[in-house]
Amino acid sequence: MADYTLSDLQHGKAEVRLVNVDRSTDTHVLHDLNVTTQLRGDFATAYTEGDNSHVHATDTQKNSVYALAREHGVRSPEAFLLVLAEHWRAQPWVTGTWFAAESYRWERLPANGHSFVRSGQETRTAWVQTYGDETFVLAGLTDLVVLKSTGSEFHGFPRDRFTTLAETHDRILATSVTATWRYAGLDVDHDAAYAAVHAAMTGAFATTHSLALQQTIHAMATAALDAVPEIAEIKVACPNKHHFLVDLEPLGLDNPGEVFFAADRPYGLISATVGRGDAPVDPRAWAGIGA
Ligand SMILES: O=c1[nH]c(=O)c2[nH]c(=O)[nH]c2[nH]1
Repeated sequence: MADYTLSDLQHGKAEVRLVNVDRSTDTHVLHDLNVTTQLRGDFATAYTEGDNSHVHATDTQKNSVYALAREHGVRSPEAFLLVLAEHWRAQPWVTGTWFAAESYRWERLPANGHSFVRSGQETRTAWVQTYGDETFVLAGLTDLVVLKSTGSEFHGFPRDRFTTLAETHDRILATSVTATWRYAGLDVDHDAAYAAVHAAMTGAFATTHSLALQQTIHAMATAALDAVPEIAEIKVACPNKHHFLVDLEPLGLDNPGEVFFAADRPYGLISATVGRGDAPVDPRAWAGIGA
């Protein structure tokens, strides 16, 4: 038989939907999560021979999500993934783990402590990975849709024979922010840090007079690093959701920045990672995270 190499094996349950209600007081606390588990380890013979004697069934992994939620509760997405990691890293043949969670926002309805409305705002994200004894915690947000109706310019870019874009000194800037950041350590108040990043990034978006979406991305990333010292580095990716001023001249009307066409595609796609000084970025922390 030809000499093939087998690598990057992992298996787990994707998108386990877990809704956890903390009923310890009349003001219930809701966590609505979408959890994915992945185990790495000594599982090669399942692939090469169909020998399942080391395979922790993905169904078992799914059950662990529900059982560990019952036993430990869900304090935050990150804290819950750390509970899963502590369990699975101790199981036989497991050398590494990868857990991800999306967390959907519910806002309280004022009438009582047990009624909520699903908020249309962003989705919170979290990842915990282990490599033996090492643990990496990443957190983030996605689908944070923001727009400013002025305070954005774009000019000074090179012009060649393919360039038709007009320079602008006043445009709509709109995007859907995806940000993912790595915590340097494990001792973090993840909820407080998330709230601080959210406030810092939306504040920077609003207050930065933007000469390019690139500049706004840098301002949002550095604001997050300023706000939360526990963050080692942050990746930000933003589509440029173009809003084109409609030419109303053929209709005999002017258009002083009031009527726009919101295009859905194509869109610019702009991203960057901002870290602290010369602190190295360990690529293992970011393995399998498409941010
Ligand atoms: O903020 C922007 N950055 C770009 O790189 C770019 N390219 C483009 O066509 N429009 C914009 N806007």
